[in-house]
Formats: sequence, structure tokens, C-alpha cells
Amino acid sequence: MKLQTLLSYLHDFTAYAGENPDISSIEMDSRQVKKGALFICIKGFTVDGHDFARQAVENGAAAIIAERPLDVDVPVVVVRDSRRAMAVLADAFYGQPTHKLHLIGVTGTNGKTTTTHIIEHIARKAGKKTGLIGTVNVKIGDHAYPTQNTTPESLLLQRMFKQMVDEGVEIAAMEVSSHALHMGRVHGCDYDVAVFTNLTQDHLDYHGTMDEYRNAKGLLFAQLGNRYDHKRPKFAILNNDDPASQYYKHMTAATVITYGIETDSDIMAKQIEIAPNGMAFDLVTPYGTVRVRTKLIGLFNVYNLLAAASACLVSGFPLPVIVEAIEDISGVAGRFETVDEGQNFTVIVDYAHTPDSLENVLRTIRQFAKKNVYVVVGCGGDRDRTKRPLMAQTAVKYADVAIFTSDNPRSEPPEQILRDMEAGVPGARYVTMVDRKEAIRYAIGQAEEGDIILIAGKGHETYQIIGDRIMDFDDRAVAREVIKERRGIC
Ligand SMILES: CC(=O)N[C@H]1[C@@H](OP(=O)(O)OP(=O)(O)OC[C@H]2O[C@@H](n3ccc(=O)[nH]c3=O)[C@H](O)[C@@H]2O)O[C@H](CO)[C@@H](O)[C@@H]1O[C@H](C)C(=O)N[C@@H](C)C(=O)N[C@H](CCC(=O)O)C(=O)O
Ligand SMILES: Nc1ncnc2c1ncn2[C@@H]1O[C@H](COP(=O)(O)OP(=O)(O)OP(=O)(O)O)[C@@H](O)[C@H]1O
Repeated sequence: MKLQTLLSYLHDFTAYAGENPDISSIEMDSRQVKKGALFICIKGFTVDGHDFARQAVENGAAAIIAERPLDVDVPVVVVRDSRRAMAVLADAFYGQPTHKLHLIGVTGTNGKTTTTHIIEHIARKAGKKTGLIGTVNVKIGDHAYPTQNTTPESLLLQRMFKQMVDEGVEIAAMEVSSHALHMGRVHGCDYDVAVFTNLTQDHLDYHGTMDEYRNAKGLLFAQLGNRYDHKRPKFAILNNDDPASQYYKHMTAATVITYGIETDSDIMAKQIEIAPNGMAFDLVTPYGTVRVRTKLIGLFNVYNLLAAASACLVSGFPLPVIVEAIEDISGVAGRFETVDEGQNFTVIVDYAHTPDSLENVLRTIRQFAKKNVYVVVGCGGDRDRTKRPLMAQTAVKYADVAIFTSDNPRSEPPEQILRDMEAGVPGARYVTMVDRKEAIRYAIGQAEEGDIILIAGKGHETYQIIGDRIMDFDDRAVAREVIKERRGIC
């Protein structure tokens, strides 16, 4: 594709003098540049991509997109925001793949991974080839690929969408993080359906205030229905029980469909029964009411099921297929996942790492707990510090034994993070152990028959970031090892 053809998709850039080279690829990393590439200079959080423009040219870049003029021997096109420009250029370069997919975006503080997995499961039941993008992995059909971000950078994202289209994917569900919306990673995406799960405190290290965080999420609904193909119906699926939905209703030009449990909504769950091994509820929809049973547990999962069912109904899937899928879906990796080595107490690993999600999971556990509840919990370093005392408060409020420990301390001293947690619970009883394995060993060592241990925060993650080292650490594997150790098998 010629550079000028690509630039015709951008609204705002300075004209440049010189050639109109053929662009063979687009890269944001100078080390990946090959002959004929368009190199996009991104100002990162650690380094500035503009500093690598020369290296990119040496590696064969045919042109550069930058936020300032650069002294190199290839055309330099100056844009105001190269990250946003990259989203538009990547979309154009890969043939606007999201126009060819039925794309469902899910945003919200909690429940994105679970909701996208349920949507994927329903779509598969309906006989569709599916794509999935999110925290756990990227899936194209049956193939899973590892991923670094919940919502990858636009270049990677559009490449994956192109691969999905090439491989015959018809419907893709993706998690859309507030960071991605704010940074413009999804700027080029053409959503058919956008889903909101909920808004509670998280990521204030990045967004600063809850209003900013809420507005960042709102960008998904603001972009829906205002872009590209106006002939296709667009739907905003909003959780009517969450006050933030009122804002999003006013921000979107799409058709709004609401779901809820407490507030009168288009799609509702009624007569909810929650048991230790599953739930049942009346799924009330404009197409009729059906009593559904599911293996998922917790009121929060009723919301996730409602969100997914609503997205799938507006996507044209028949209600019986949706019900069948809900009835046979099992859990998502690291979300309320039990570790069963035949021990006489229960061990649950859950990704809960916000005060709200921790509260939801602990409240669910409390509903069934006949004996003691233990929680092993920490807070991430270099992330929202205001969460730390709140997480500690939630832990001591709902658990009989709270054990505070490390959870990806990153560049911060883990002891400092623990002190921040402890500051939220003066006078309360808790145990502090920097070493996460020791903390898990302590809980498992103390547990008696019928007790429940929640190991919170890391879920599916298989690493622990300490300083600049990424070490292998999987709560599930550690719990298994320690249970066997306790039995004296190891
Ligand atoms: C803070 C943040 O968002 N950082 C993201 C950012 O990294 P960065 O800014 O540090 O990048 P950088 O290393 O400074 O590099 C800047 C530029 O120079 C280029 N470069 C660099 C070196 C070189 O030799 N040559 C070169 O060209 C790089 O390719 C890049 O284009 O760009 C990277 C590539 O896209 C992202 O993976 C990375 O996400 C990190 C891992 C991250 O933790 N992000 C979090 C905050 C995030 O985005 N989280 C959300 C939601 C999470 C949730 O809901 O829980 C998410 O969507 O993941
Ligand atoms: N709808 C919900 N409301 C509140 N808490 C939830 C909800 N769904 C899941 N949770 C809790 O939050 C944890 C994370 O769930 P999930 O991975 O689906 O959310 P997420 O939005 O993808 O999270 P993240 O943005 O951190 O990747 C779960 O392990 C559970 O404890």
C-alpha cells in the first residue's frame, strides 16, 4: 500500500515533501522493522520511540510517523498523537478487519474476562467460529496465544483481527480496558455491541479520579454508532443496577438494552437460588422467561451471565441456544477455581484484586461457609495505592483469618505495601507474611475439616513480579504442592 493511500485515512497530519513509498508493514518497535516498513514513534511510559527512529531507518524503514520533525533520510509525517494515528493506520493497513467481524466489546471494572468467555461459549454453541481477546489469552478458533495486555496495542490488535478474518472467524468478543480506551488503542475498532459490567474503584494510579475512570470507560459507548457503517444496528448493553449506566445512556447513539437484578430492565434475573455447586434463576427476556441452571457461583456471575445473554440476544442468537450454553458452561481459569487434591477443606483461587471483587467473592463464600474462612490476599506494587487499606478492610470484615502477603510488588518494597494494607485495619487481627508461598502454606497448615481458604488476587497468573524479576508462581500449583506436603506425600 502506498504511504499517501494510508495517510488518506488520517484526518490530521502535516504534509511532507518527498517520495510516496510502498509500505510493506507497520511497526512500533524499531527492532522489528524490515525493509519498506512504516515506523511509528510512540512516546512510551519508559522510553520514547522517537529516539529509535534512526535505528528504524537503518533497519530499512521507508517512512516515519512521529509527533515532531526528525532528521532522517525518509519521509517523516508529523501527527498530533502517534498512538491514535497508529490505531487508524493499522486498521486501514489490515483492511479494516473489524468491519468484517461481528465485534462485541466488554468494559467494566470486574467481569470482563468472565463475560467475554460466556459470550464466546454461547457463540460456539450457535455454530460460529469465534475470536476472543482478553487478560487470560487471545483465542482464534481453538488456538490460544499468550498476551501481555488485557487490550493489546492497536497494531497487535488489528493484526489479530486480520488473522481472525483470514481464518473465517465470524464473531469476536474482546475485553476493552479503560487504559486502552483512554490511550486510543481501540480507536480503529468498529463495534457492533458494547457491554458495560460495573464500575468500582480501580486503576486510580492511571486515571486519577473515579470521574475520569468512568469517563474513560464511556468512550466505548460514545464511539458506538457514531462511526463507519451506520447501516448496521449497534447496541449498548448496560447494567441498570450500576449508577454509571445513566451516564453511558446519554453518551451513546446506539440502541440501549438494559439488564439487571434489582432495577426494572429489558433482561432480568429473578427468583435466584445460589447453592455451593451452582445457581438457578429465571432469565426474563423480551422473547420469554426460562428457568436456567448454571455451574457458575455468586451473584456477580448472575450479572455476567445476564450481560453475556443480552449481548448474544441482540446479536441474533436464539434464546434456547443461549440457555443451553449457560447450562453447560464451566468456570473460567483462575475465577473461583477450586484446587481439589482430595483434602477435607476447600481451596479456592480467584482473580479478585479490587475491593469490590474481593467483597463479592468473600460474600459468596460466606453464604456457604459452615466453618472458618481464610483469605490470603495482597496488593500490587506500582498500582493504585488507595486500594490497599480497602482490600485489607474487606479481608478482615469477611474472613475469620486474614493473611496479608505479596502480589506482584514490582518496584516497591513488599513490606511497604503490607504496611499500607495494615494501615486500613488498625486493631484488627490478621497475619502478615511477605512470602506468598509461606502465606499459602500457613493457611493450608491451619485449615481444619470444612474450612474454606480463598487465595485471592492472581487467579490464572503464573508469575510473580518482584523488582524487575518475573518469577514462576502459580497459586494453584503452590496450593497443590502444599496440600501434598501437609499430607507428607512430598
Ligand atoms: C503503562 C502502559 O500502558 N504501558 C504499555 C506501553 O509500554 P511502555 O509505554 O512502557 O512502552 P515503552 O517500553 O516505553 O516503549 C515506547 C515505544 O518505544 C518502542 N521501542 C522501544 C525500545 C526499542 O529499542 N525500540 C523501540 O522502538 C516500543 O516498541 C514502543 O513503541 O506499551 C506496551 C506495548 O503496547 C504495553 O504492553 C504496556 O503495557 C504495560 C505492560 C501495562 O502494564 N499496561 C497496563 C497499565 C495496562 O494497559 N493495563 C490495561 C488494563 C489492565 C486491567 O484491566 O487490569 C490493559 O489493557 O492491559
Ligand atoms: N460482575 C462482577 N462484579 C463484581 N466482581 C466480579 C464480577 N465478575 C467477576 N468478579 C470478580 O472479579 C474477578 C475478576 O473477574 P474477571 O476476570 O471476569 O474480571 P475482569 O474485568 O476481566 O478483571 P481485569 O480487568 O482485572 O482483567 C473474579 O475473579 C471475581 O472475583
